Amino acid sequence: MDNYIKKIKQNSIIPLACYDTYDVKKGLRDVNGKGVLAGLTNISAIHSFDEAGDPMPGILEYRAINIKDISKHLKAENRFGFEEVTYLLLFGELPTKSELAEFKQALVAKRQLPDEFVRDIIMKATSSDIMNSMSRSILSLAAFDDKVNDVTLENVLDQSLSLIANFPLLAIYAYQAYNHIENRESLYIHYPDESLTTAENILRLLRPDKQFTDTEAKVLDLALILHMEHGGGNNSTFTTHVVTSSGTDTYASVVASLSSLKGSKHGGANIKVAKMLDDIKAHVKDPQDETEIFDYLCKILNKQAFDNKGLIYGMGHAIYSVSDPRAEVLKSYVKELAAEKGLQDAYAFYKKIERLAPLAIAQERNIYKGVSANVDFYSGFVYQMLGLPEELYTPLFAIARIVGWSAHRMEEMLNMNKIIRPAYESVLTTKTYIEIEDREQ
Ligand SMILES: CC(=O)SCCNC(=O)CCNC(=O)[C@H](O)C(C)(C)COP(=O)(O)OP(=O)(O)OC[C@H]1O[C@@H](n2cnc3c(N)ncnc32)[C@H](O)[C@@H]1OP(=O)(O)O
Ligand SMILES: O=C([O-])CC(=O)C(=O)O
Repeated sequence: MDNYIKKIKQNSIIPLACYDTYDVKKGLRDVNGKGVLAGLTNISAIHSFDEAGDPMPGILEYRAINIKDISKHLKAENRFGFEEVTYLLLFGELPTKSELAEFKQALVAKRQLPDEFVRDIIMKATSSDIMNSMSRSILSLAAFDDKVNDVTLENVLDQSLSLIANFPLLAIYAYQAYNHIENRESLYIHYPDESLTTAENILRLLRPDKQFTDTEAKVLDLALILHMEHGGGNNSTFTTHVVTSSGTDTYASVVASLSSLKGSKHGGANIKVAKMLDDIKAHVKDPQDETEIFDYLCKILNKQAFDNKGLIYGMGHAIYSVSDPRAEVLKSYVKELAAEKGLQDAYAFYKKIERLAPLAIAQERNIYKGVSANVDFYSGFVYQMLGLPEELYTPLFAIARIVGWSAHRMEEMLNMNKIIRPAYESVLTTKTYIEIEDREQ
């Protein structure tokens, strides 16, 4: 094996200078985070640099409406918003009261898995990796769909609504099955309640006694809204565009995006944040000692601690620099929730890491645009305070982001109709084939 690895490295690593020579942008972005322009969208907008090109606090708009406005209004009116924002993202405008009521009914009608799906699919080959279990379930659902390969807009919308409605069931039942079979806990498979919202149903399906408070459900609803959409260029949504452009079916497209999202540099960062915070607490003798914490963060960056990957999870962003607006909104809720749950010390520790980590990263890395907490930094803490298991942190992201993927899939179908196929330049010079007897032994 070592020999193979040596050969792979010898023959696959391209000198860094070549990227400059051919003007290839690593990660398809320049050092300031500006991405190579790959498409146009009406679904959302992200602003992180001002007109002069200087970093500014991040702004995120869903169909041109600032997410801070959306969350402010929902809070002021003490309403759930997941279904309403799903409507906004999919159809491009805010629903009237009657349109919203009709849409909620449509989702409720679709929130149903095929008979025996839980017993025959979800209960088999359980895993702590709920994202992979969900992928298996989605591809199994494809087998139940007579129109799986019909890529008309009508059918893709129908399939997307079914998946949006059923993602909570796929995630939570997969967790319950895993928890029963691998952790030897009791098995709870509750049916969703048609009168409840998506956020309420998630808590109902998860809790043995099906009970939750209104505050808990509203905080979860907000967290879902903040995770629903982030432009066409984020890794999982760009995946949606790429695979949709090949003409593949909705189930395959969603699984591809789900597989991207679970990566620890993307949606999978939220579970890593929770584990990293536990690791820091376990290794720092005095949680008040900022020098000790800073030194430990530097150890993480130097691959000498935690998962030895050199990353401080929940920090930094491909395009935001000064701030990620979603992290700011979540943080305001975290503060309230932590006070309610008596977890002010844990909150204070998060805030300390949030302040010290950018300093450590700036010391140990070349930073051009600045780093700050991203949406994944506080989301895990919110879920922890809601008593949600770590295994579900990234699936919760997926339950929300499938809405953005669906909107982008339809946008790609309607506008592009061209297979995505960028260029890769070969840096090799042509060689001649050598007969096997003539090769060096
Ligand atoms: C929903 C989301 O997907 S939000 C992002 C969730 N991901 C994380 O929280 C994982 C931790 N963060 C990261 O890995 C990065 O910040 C990313 C992947 C999100 C963005 O990375 P980049 O686009 O490379 O960011 P940027 O250009 O600002 O980075 C500059 C340098 O700082 C490093 N850096 C940035 N953030 C971090 C971090 N949190 N920890 C360690 N190093 C970091 C980059 O690796 C890069 O180093 P390099 O020049 O040696 O390649
Ligand atoms: O935009 C990105 O690169 C990652 C991100 O924050 C998201 O997908 O929500």
